[in-house]
Amino acid sequence: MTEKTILRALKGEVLPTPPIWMMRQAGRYLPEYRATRAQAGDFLKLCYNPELAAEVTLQPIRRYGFDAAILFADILLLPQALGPELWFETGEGPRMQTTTTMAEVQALKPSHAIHDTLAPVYETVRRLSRDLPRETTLIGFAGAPWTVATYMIAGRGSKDQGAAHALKNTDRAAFAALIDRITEATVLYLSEQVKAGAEVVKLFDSWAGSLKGEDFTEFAVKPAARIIAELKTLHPGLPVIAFPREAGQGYIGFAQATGADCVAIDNSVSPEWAAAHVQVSGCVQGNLSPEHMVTGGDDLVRETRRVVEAFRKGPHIFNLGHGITPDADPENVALMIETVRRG
Ligand SMILES: Cc1c2[nH]c(c1CCC(=O)O)Cc1[nH]c(c(CCC(=O)O)c1C)Cc1[nH]c(c(CCC(=O)O)c1C)Cc1[nH]c(c(C)c1CCC(=O)O)C2
Repeated sequence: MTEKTILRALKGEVLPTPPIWMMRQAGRYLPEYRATRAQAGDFLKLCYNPELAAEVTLQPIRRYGFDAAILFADILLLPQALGPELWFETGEGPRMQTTTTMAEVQALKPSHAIHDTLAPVYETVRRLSRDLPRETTLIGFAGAPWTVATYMIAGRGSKDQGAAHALKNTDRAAFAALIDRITEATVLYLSEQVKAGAEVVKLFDSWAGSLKGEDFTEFAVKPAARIIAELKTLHPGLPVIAFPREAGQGYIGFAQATGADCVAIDNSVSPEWAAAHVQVSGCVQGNLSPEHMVTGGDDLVRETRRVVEAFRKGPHIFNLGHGITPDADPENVALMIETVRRG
């Protein structure tokens, strides 16, 4: 069998048609997802139910034939496994018991204890590696330490990550200890996903854009570099995708600085800019605006072609610049895929 297209792109191969998958491809825009989520009871029960989590992971593969499946789980399961309570407020988003002092950081469970809570996630990965079509790549993931820390510190999502910035500036030792703990646990978590069958892992640093200057180096680049180095020691040749969302100029050289094989690009930068400044040094993933999955039509076709064209000369994995939203039309996803594959 020839190697899977996503693995070829991650090795730097330029393919005539870019492989394609979509962030949040298993999600509320799909009626079959909503049905399985209702069957599970709620979102967290779905994440911890290997049979149903594998089912929702497979749904977009059956419907669209994406080149990759991403494990269905959430970046907040890892901090939950370290002890803090996690729940989701309907219509609002995640809530988490806060961790804001050195004493609270030290009271977190030891990193190796995460496997007790996360065992069902590994079981989902095992099922997927058995049940996915042979041409489909299985992607595991975790949140990057900074992004995970923003939720642990604030106890919820926020627009400016103010609470995490405040702790970073007022109690550097506690903040750095928290980042270290998450970093260490993330290596164990991702390594276990790889042992269960994940072929690629992706680090989601959704709030990397709010780290500036030395903070970006210290808390976006360095933790990612450590996670990637340790993972590659444990699993030689493991491909890693890093997503320092809205990093802007920080995208330049990010792959080299962290050891990532591919940098995922959000849609706040143009594909032409990303091709000239980021793809010059390796594989990129992205970066169609998720809005087109809502609005569709000629704009979707034109902008999809534009992304494909901009990245045509280098290694590229087609994706959105961020997750597809619940109000997206499933027909628009089909149109995007057809446009990527047929031109
Ligand atoms: C910040 C973050 C979270 N989770 C994630 C991030 C980083 C990526 C990003 O920036 O989007 C990552 C994530 N969340 C989910 C996945 C699964 C894989 C995928 O389909 O991409 C992944 C990779 C499922 C999910 N995670 C969540 C859903 C929706 C849950 C539902 O069914 O109601 C899904 C499918 C819930 C979630 N989880 C999180 C939030 C803020 C929310 C609420 C927002 C919302 O409701 O859309 C935390």
